[in-house]
Amino acid sequence: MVKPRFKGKSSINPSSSSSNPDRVKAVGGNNMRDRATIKRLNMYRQKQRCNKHGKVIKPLQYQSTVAPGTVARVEPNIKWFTNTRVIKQSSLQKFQEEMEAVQKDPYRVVMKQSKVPMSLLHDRVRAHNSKVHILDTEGFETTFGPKAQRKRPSLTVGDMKDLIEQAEASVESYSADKDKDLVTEDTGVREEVREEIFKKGQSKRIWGELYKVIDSDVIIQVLDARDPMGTRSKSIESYLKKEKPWKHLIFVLNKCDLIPTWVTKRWVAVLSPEYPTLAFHASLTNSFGKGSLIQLLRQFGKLHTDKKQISVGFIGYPNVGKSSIINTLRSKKVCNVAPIAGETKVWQYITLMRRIFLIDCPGVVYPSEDSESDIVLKGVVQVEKIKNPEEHIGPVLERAKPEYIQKTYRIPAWSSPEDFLEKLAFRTGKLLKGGEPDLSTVSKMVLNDWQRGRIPFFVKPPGPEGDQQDKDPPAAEEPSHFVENVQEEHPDNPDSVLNEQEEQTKRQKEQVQKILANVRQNFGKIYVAPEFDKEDLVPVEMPDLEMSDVGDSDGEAVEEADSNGEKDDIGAEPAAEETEESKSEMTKAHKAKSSREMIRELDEKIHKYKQFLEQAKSKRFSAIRLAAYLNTEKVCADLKRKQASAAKQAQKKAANAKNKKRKADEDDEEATQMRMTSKQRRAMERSQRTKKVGVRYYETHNVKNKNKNRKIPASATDGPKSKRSKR
Ligand SMILES: Nc1nc2c(ncn2[C@@H]2O[C@H](COP(=O)(O)OP(=O)(O)OP(=O)(O)O)[C@@H](O)[C@H]2O)c(=O)[nH]1
Repeated sequence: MVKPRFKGKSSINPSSSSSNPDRVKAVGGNNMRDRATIKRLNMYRQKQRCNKHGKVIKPLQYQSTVAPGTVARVEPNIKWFTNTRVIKQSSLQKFQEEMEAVQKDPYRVVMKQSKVPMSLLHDRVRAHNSKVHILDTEGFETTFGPKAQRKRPSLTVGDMKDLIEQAEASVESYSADKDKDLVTEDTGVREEVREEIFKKGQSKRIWGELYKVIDSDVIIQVLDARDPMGTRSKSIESYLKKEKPWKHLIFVLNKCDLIPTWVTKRWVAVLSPEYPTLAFHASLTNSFGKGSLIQLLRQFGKLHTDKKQISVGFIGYPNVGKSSIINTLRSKKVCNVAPIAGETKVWQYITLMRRIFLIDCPGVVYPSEDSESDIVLKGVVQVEKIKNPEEHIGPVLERAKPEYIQKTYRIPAWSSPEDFLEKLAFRTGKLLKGGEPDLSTVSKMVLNDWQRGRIPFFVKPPGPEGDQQDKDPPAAEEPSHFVENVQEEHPDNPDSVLNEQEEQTKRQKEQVQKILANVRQNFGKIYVAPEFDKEDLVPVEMPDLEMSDVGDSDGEAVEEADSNGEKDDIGAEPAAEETEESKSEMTKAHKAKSSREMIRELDEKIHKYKQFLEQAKSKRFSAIRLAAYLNTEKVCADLKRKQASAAKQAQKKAANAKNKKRKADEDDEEATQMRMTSKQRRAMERSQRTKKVGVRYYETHNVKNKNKNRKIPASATDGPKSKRSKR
């Protein structure tokens, strides 16, 4: 077959030129220009062809469609924007900052500048370039014209006389020490930069944690009872007062077991007018204040009925015992506790009850004028991290009484802190190679003892010692700050009509006041561990020491404002909570009991008090506790008197009612037996038979260790079983 002859030009360009998009793959392989690139390059290369008269005979590509002079517009198409790049504001800023830094650095060079969007660098509006928009803010007319509205300067004084007086007053109150702007001559001596460890609790991270906790509904500031004022954060208090006045702030005076009871009582009295204050001893086995605190939180929970649950934040200096308090409230170890500062690293959420959550916070320290020794002795710094622990022994010896140091370390006398350390090193055998005393180790030992409360110490509260002023329990006093706050709101016109919101806050404050008035703590129940000198011990009267209180392990009474409150499930219910309601129920029940039972109960109580007294005498108790026990002796005498009168009454009553009762009983029995079926009668007879087991056995037999082995439950005396057995 004859092959047909090719007549026209082939559309396929057979050349192997690099500008031919149809060329066959050659030496370059995959590394050759693609079709799009070649077309683009050809487009750049093309030239307009004109004849000798200058008339275009072959227009450029894309030029031929529209006649010259025709008004055209560019097709609105997204493809025009495909080659643009979008950059985020934050990335732009980062680029500008970093590139600027590199450009300013004479030792660094920006490579391949053409590949970097350098134009973005000069994108910012510079201050000297920017226009000042004065007229945009305020027009010429209002500023300078005849209609100028000039603002009056706000002066704090009315006339010149006032101004002079004010100036004189400020001159008098001026102190050069507090003037931060005072320009002084450079003496060439500067204070050494503080070590990082002394800035513990001040970092941004810790403050961030604090602000998470501060959002809680109730905030508890934990103070160290040994130095409550030193471990207070006034800045946080003022912040809360100013910014979040609706939040409830409470003080908890922890570690009350390390100071004499009168000091606890006095500090509670001193702090209560400012914020509600509770004394506390955090311990899983021997706590104090737990009942009151839980009850207080419950009451606060009832104030916020609109919320599903309330959160309670614990704030305070490091090592004051925030985590320990939470553990005490939950009666188990839910937070890590350690005798070193900074154990709590981040905030933690703990459920106390269904409606109450606790939030633990790392210790926070507000930058203050405290010296390094102050910081160490407040327990903010971990002793192990202190470089020169010897430097802080002087302040320890100054603050603690010499007698306590002598007693703790059995060193009779010393001439200087170094002398003390040397003697202690020799006594404890802390020696270096050549028999030199190891002062650093000994100093750390002393500082550790100080931080852990092994050296008795406390800051004396202001005011008279002991009970001379505050006869009433201070926590029960009216918390005056609430009253103050309410008055502050309407200083000029107290009778003015409050709007609804104000009334609501006022009502809430009154409720809080009511709740706080009901909290009473029996400070006599604090187990004070250190042995204090007689000088530091002042007998404290316990006006609330009632019979019912003494038996409680916690020693507190809290009257519930809202007695209908539900009981929440909790890790541990408060040990000693007594409400008015329960008290009245108790008295009713007492009346209902027979006089014989009353006598037995009184006997038991006398026995308990005697045991208590013996314990107190045998143990190393402080004068305060003995004072409490002396009270107990009084109570014993009272009880004996009551017992005698009850016995007399019982005899009289028994004689009178004997005949009547027997008759009535017989009648009753006959009547009931008549009504009962034979089956019921047999069951009753069976139940009346004496059994020599359990309760009855110990009652009727003179058994040794009778009281030790058995305790009659309160319900057993008046429960249905015992009634049956007595008949
Ligand atoms: N004697 C005594 N020691 C207490 C009491 N409460 C706490 N401590 C001790 O104080 C130390 C610090 O307690 P933490 O509960 O870890 O203190 P914290 O405030 O949580 O400390 P940070 O984690 O640093 O914030 C521990 O050794 C506790 O045993 C108390 O009431 N009495």
